[in-house]
Amino acid sequence: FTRGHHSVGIVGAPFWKGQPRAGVEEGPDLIRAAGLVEKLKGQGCTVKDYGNVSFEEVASDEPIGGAKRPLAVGRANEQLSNAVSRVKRDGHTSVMLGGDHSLAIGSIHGHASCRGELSVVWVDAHADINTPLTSTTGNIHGQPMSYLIHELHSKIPAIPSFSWLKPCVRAKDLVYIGLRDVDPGEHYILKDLNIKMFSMTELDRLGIAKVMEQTCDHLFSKGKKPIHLSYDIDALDPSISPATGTPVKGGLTYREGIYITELICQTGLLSAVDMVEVNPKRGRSEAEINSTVSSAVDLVLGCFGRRREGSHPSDYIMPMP
Ligand SMILES: CC(C)[C@H](N)C(=O)N[C@H]1CN[C@H](C(=O)O)[C@@H]1CCC[B-](O)(O)O
Ligand SMILES: [Mn+2]
Ligand SMILES: [Mn+2]
Ligand SMILES: [Mn+2]
Repeated sequence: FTRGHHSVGIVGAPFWKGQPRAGVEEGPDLIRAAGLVEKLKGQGCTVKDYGNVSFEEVASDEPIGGAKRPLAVGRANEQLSNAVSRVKRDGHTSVMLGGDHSLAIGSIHGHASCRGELSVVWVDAHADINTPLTSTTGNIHGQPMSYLIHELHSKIPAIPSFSWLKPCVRAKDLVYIGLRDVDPGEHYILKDLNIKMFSMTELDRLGIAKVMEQTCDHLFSKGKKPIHLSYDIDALDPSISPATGTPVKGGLTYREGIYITELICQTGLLSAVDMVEVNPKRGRSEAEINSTVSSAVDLVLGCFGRRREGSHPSDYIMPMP
């Protein structure tokens, strides 16, 4: 296990029913087509691609307690949880390619079922912590964290298709980076549970280096746990990643987005990554789609040791005349 060697297990989750905009299910194969596997191998990673989870069709799927398509979303995440826990049991860092952000339910649950207590770093324009009852849209991609947090368990109505799910994250082990479009109910929850958050205001005030320093201080203050990085591509500014379902201006620069992944990689604690919400149908041109997809690829590469300063093989020998 040489220093900085990474063993990566990829799981594609072509799923869109956590939100209403078709196209996000194309994310996994678009990210693969942009060369993710080859590029990871090119920077020295061992990579196993577990393929795409095949989500069965669901007939009637009426909303339950403010959650839309509960059957499809519940079943998809149960399948994804099993897939991610298998990748973890095989000893890899899991990379879940979405698909919409409701998939974090299965990804984090599956990760926790194998590794126990986790630190969660949620990079997103949004907090995605509405309960089914605080949500104004019913879209479960705006709710995943509320299903996963112990302290909110009593606020989640019983939904049969989620009966497999037990909360597995403590509020103190969650940090948000990039927030700039948070609903009132979510803001109440963040304050009530004293959840650590770096909104774009803190980004502007502190700068990304201090934000990452304070993120690590917060997460490691009570002992180091495996890190689950859940990255919504809409955390980046829409000028960089426009092809996504819920773009919000005033986002992270490409450099800030990459810096986050470089620092998380340097902790040596990264254990799972989600890269979600790439939606080609929301891009108005090939250029917009390519910019979004290539940013997603570069962010994942940053998680696994890519350095902007460059690198060279340890056994590199200068050619001689
Ligand atoms: C709902 C629209 C009008 C608003 N601009 C918007 O996007 N709002 C966000 C914030 N709360 C909403 C919800 O709960 O449905 C939306 C979730 C986004 C989920 B994510 O995975 O993309 O982070
Ligand atoms: Mn978002
Ligand atoms: Mn999200
Ligand atoms: Mn989104």
